[in-house]
Amino acid sequence: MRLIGLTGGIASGKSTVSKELHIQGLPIIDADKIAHAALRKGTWGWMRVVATFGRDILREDGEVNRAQLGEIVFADSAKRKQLNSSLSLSLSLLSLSLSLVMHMHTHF
Ligand SMILES: CC(C)(COP(=O)(O)OP(=O)(O)OC[C@H]1O[C@@H](n2cnc3c(N)ncnc32)[C@H](O)[C@@H]1O)[C@@H](O)C(=O)NCCC(=O)NCCS
Ligand SMILES: Nc1ncnc2c1ncn2[C@@H]1O[C@H](COP(=O)(O)OP(=O)(O)OP(=O)(O)O)[C@@H](O)[C@H]1O
Repeated sequence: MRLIGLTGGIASGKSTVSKELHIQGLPIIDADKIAHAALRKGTWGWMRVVATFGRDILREDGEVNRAQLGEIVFADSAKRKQLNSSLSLSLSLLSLSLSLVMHMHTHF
């Protein structure tokens, strides 16, 4: 199996390219979607992020207000690093699990 990383800044075309690759038949692991799952209320990532940024970043239903968190971290690289380190283990484990599942079920 070959794993290809698709990276780029905000609005650089990652989703557009990955949609095209998907149409060509390649399985896609979307790190943004994994990051959203890793932030869901009650997960380990959620607990780490709340411990770091406080409960002010939560909506009334307890989910992280991603727009608000994005405003904080995209305006301050130190805070972005804090967010990255809070979520990196969750993201790595989720991505690795998905890659293994894909490896078992596809011929790529
Ligand atoms: C900051 C968060 C809450 C903003 O969520 P929101 O739904 O508003 O935006 P979305 O996830 O679509 O991201 C917008 C754009 O920013 C990029 N981006 C997101 N997080 C990061 C980051 N830590 N560093 C650089 N770029 C990032 C995304 O790839 C995308 O291009 C969310 O992106 C997040 O939890 N990020 C941390 C996890 C992470 O590092 N994700 C990057 C992919 S591994
Ligand atoms: N090669 C291109 N030329 C012109 N416009 C493009 C090109 N690729 C993508 N776009 C447009 O740029 C915008 C952002 O693209 P896209 O959503 O794919 O980026 P992204 O990196 O996934 O964004 P995000 O940071 O929100 O995750 C979209 O409106 C898309 O149609």
